[in-house]
Amino acid sequence: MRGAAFGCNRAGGPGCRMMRRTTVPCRASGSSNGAGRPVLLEVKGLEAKIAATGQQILRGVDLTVREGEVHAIMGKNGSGKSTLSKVLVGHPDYEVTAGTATFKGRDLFALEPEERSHDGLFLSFQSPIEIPGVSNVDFLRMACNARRKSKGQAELDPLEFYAHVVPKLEMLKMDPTFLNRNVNEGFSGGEKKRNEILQLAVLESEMSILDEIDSGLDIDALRDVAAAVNGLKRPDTSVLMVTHYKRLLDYIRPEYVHIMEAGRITQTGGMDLVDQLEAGGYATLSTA
Ligand SMILES: Nc1ncnc2c1ncn2[C@@H]1O[C@H](COP(=O)(O)OP(=O)(O)OP(=O)(O)O)[C@@H](O)[C@H]1O
Repeated sequence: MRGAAFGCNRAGGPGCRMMRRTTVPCRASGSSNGAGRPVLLEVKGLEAKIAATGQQILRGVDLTVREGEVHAIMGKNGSGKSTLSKVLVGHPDYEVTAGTATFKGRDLFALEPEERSHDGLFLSFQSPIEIPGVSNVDFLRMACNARRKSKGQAELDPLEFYAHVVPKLEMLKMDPTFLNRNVNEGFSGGEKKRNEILQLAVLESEMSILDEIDSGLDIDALRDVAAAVNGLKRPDTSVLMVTHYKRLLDYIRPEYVHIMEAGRITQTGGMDLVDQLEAGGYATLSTA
């Protein structure tokens, strides 16, 4: 899905459109914090603009995510949360103009979008796209095998893949018939969100960026999706959630809550920030 959304296939085939790269050199990373947990994603002074118009959206984002951590990003509409998510995975609509981002110690902006995916960076889109003519099971197997191949693992044949995916479908309480339908075609909004998490489960990505996975989900679906995300957590995986609502964070508890304002993270705290927001809105937090 990630590559497909950028007009690429996962293997980076012909016609693949890449995001322009920053000229800012890579900064070494992979350091540990006091607790000894390695840094998975480190963003420093990230600035980015819309490639087509030159409009500056990100204005110096700093963010450090260590292995095993759950982070949430909240912020008013239009503050740049989705742009940050998309810039990190290499969306071609944006141009990085300053700053650095490292993932597992590698310069993220030196990697093509599909390489970032193979490395274990996953973005669940706010509005997942439909891919007519491509069955979900073929798409998932192709994506899974592309990642396995890049890790030097044996590819899964159709039967092996079926055994790999069925427990994940069950975890998400998805009907197996979803495998034979075309990717997201005719799926309801909630079904598309479940399908995004199914992709995450299949890919076994270490860093998942979940952009408003709660939008469009009914109460039961939200619980199922959150339980699946919690079920996928491992000591070496991290989650970065973009959300507007506390209800998701009550299920997937973040250690850190960041507030984004005008293209920067202006405050970081814990669930206390969310409570403050719920009580008084962004006016109680604004630093502008
Ligand atoms: N491809 C694009 N073309 C034109 N404008 C864009 C594009 N991407 C982002 N923008 C603009 O950049 C700003 C930030 O958008 P972004 O989607 O990152 O905000 P957000 O914080 O995720 O908002 P929301 O909470 O509403 O989802 C908005 O004003 C948006 O219109």
